[in-house]
Amino acid sequence: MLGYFGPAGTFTHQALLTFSTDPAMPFATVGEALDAVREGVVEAALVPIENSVEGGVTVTLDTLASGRPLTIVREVLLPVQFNLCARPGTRLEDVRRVLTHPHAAAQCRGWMHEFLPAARITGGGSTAAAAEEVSDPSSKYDAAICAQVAGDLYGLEPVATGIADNADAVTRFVLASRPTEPPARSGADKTTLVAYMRADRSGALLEILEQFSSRGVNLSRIESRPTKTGLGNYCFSIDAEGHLRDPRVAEAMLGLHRICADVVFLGSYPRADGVRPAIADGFTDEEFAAARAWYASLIHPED
Ligand SMILES: O=C(O)C(=O)C[C@]1(C(=O)O)C=C[C@@H](O)C=C1
Repeated sequence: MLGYFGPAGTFTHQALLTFSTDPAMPFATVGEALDAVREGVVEAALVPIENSVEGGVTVTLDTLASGRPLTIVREVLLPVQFNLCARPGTRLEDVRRVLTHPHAAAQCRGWMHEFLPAARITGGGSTAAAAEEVSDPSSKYDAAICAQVAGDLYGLEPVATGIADNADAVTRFVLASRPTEPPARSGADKTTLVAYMRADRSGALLEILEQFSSRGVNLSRIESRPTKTGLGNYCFSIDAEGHLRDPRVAEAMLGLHRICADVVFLGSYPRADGVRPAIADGFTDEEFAAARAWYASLIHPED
């Protein structure tokens, strides 16, 4: 069974329904969903990782970067639109306290400032958990910022629709499973990894970037995250174009192992937008296999 950041009605749930309608298990936090994968409670879990307006979902980046390794096997892109939903009969001018997910609050900041400047916004578990909470007549919250489906599911009515400051926002979700063989190379793939920098090395970030640029591998995301071991200690969460079985990606990974304190491979999987890298690899299956074996012998030298 698959798990997801829930409850039912979250954007994550909608993203899950785009590829699976089998019964799935909701979790109240991203951390609980990923821990359930690590503990074998669910096979894999879908969690949000990146939003086109608000950037990285830090709890997801940090939970994937530390602890027992997980492998991303799929990504999903979902356009996100927000409504202000309340118990039936509530008018806009009655709304004083609003509950939602912090990412949703950030994406509706301008609208809230213009139309409900006096309202207090609280960031809670998820947009659907906010809708569920608001549906309780004794709740201290008057409204939730959530998806239309969450409002409908928990018996709320929209007080205002389409309240996002950017109508074209998209959130990216990843399906993380226990360590497994990456899905086969599709030709339009992405590789996610975390590189732990050597703190005492000058030009360390430049060297990390060079591993990719010198081999013509484009990066679609790079963000620094504190390693939580002390001020100034950072790692880089990176999405690179291509598959671990592409020789240029395998070589970039090998290069990273040589210069970084640690490298965590988090998976190679088909890109949801199907975009192929600008530089196509003209390598044979044998060359792919060799690149893969080379990388495998480096990260599992005993095998
Ligand atoms: O709360 C939800 O519904 C989620 O799925 C989480 C989440 C996020 O973390 O970014 C997903 C999409 C929206 O951008 C707002 C919230």
